[in-house]
Amino acid sequence: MTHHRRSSMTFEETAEGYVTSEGGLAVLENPLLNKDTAFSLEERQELGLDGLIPPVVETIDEQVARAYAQYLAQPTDLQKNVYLTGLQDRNEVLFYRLLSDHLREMLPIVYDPTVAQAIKNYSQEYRRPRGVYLSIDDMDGIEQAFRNFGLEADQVDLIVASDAEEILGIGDWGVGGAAGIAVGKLTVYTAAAGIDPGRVIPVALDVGTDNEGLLNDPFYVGERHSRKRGRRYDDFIDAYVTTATRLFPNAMLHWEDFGPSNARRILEKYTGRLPTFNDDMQGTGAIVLAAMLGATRVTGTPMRDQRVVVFGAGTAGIGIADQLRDAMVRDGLDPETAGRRIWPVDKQGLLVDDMSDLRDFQVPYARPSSEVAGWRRDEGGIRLGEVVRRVKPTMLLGTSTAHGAFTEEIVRAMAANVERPIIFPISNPTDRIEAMPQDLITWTDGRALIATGVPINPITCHGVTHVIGQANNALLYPGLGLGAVVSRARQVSKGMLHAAADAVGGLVDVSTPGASLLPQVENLREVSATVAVAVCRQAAAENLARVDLKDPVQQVQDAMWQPRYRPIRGESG
Ligand SMILES: NC(=O)C1=CN([C@@H]2O[C@H](COP(=O)(O)OP(=O)(O)OC[C@H]3O[C@@H](n4cnc5c(N)ncnc54)[C@H](O)[C@@H]3O)[C@@H](O)[C@H]2O)C=CC1
Ligand SMILES: CC(=O)C(=O)O
Ligand SMILES: [Mg+2]
Repeated sequence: MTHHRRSSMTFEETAEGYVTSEGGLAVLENPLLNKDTAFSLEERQELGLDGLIPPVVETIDEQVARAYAQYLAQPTDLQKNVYLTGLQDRNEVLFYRLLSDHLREMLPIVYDPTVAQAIKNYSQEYRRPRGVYLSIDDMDGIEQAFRNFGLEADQVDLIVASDAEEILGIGDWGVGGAAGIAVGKLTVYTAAAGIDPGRVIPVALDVGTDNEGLLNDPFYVGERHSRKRGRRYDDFIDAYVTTATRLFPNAMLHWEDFGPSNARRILEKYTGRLPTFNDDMQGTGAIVLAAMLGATRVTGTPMRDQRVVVFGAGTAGIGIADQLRDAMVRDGLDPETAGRRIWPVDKQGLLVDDMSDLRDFQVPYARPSSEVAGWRRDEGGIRLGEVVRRVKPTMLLGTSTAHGAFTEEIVRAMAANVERPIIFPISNPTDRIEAMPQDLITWTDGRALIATGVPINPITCHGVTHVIGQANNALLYPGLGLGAVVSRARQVSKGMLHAAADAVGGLVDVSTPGASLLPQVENLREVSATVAVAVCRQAAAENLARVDLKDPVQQVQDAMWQPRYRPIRGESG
């Protein structure tokens, strides 16, 4: 029996449904219990709801039909997002049923790319809080904040935290970014992998913001000071981790959208000590690797022979480089040689080992200055066009936020040297993408193998319909998280990430011309369950699982929360 205390009311979960000690408006106001017009007459009587709901008793299908009509009546994507957030706050089962019935249509509204607009407008559209808000100005309040949320030690599977320094590709969005992305990522966890929405906590780590627009916005709801760094920042992160793991010993900690100076540092500090992962580095790395594996099956060129240019050598770019390098090592190269098949390009141009401004995580991939002595330099650096002409890459990856950086000239130069150029402009949201797939198809005469971070409609060229796979970590992290939760993994290991990438890759059939390199979003539940089973098996193989995994397929299936109403009884009933 699981015991939930949320929204200052108590309810317990039994095999038959929920039992609650409270009634009346408190039941209607709890989004995990509320069924609104779907409460049966018996439930209404028992829970003290008579007269509080219109007389009709509706099925969830009838409720979904109304909610969908209301959704369609919203004039803009942002208003659709606001509408769905309101529904999520009123009735979570109905929200997730609507979302799962219209996943392809609504995922871009609750998640990437519209979540970026919602985050920019967080303080304007603010209606009610969700999750736990921790402030660097109140470190002593961390424990109380978690306690106030009302969940007990064994009731939390997963915590998503962000400090919002690098939200998607839109930069620093303060408390709205942190809360908005943590909630958005958790929504995908539930929709995609059936993570129980009553057993998670979104955490906004408010360390201030350097966004002048927010600091000077009278509506801004966060701490109104610059972003704090250094010792105080590290102490705050440590206080969060220490408190969260002490209060919720089973919870996995997911890190989202931290800045490049913190993301890897934080991950390296806590990896190995607790179940934790950074989605931008590891989730993204694994989904790109999965798409890459699909592409290598089309081209017939093995991983170890790829030449990869990574444009945007930040958190995601180097996170992906790590996974591609590891995959080349698994394919027979030694680590040194594998690393040498990756060329990182950032604002300074190609990263070269004699540069004084390299970030520590870029250093292993910086090219020897001797290699590039004769290469053309512009504005002091070796630009992407020159790198493409010299390297003749098989793969070009975009994680730069630089919209339009993959120009016609650069793409044509790449396509002149390789039969099927693999081009993944995965920066989000859409106005940050390095090139639009339609252009890539045109410039390469339909030869490019493409995956993007945002959803893109299929493109037809010379009679072939190209289905563009969405290389967004949303296709991977929900299953990874579910696998870690089901296995109660002590850590999220490299092996588990590889298993996740292989599992996604294994779901794709690239034999038809134009086939997607990744599974379709409609199949997210199947994808996530498959990933979760693979992750469970790998956790068991590495002795990282804390539960006995006799039948991971069934254990994963049993763990997946479904959006359907459960009977609710009063405690005395
Ligand atoms: N599809 C997916 O699943 C994911 C996509 N991303 C996207 O990747 C992009 C980068 O995200 P993060 O790595 O977290 O940010 P980041 O800030 O850590 O990295 C961005 C890097 O690009 C560089 N850069 C910026 N402008 C550039 C330019 N004009 N030319 C060359 N380099 C430039 C920056 O100096 C930085 O090193 C974002 O748009 C984000 O949405 C990130 C994670 C997952
Ligand atoms: C998808 C994601 O995590 C990002 O763009 O940051
Ligand atoms: Mg992210």
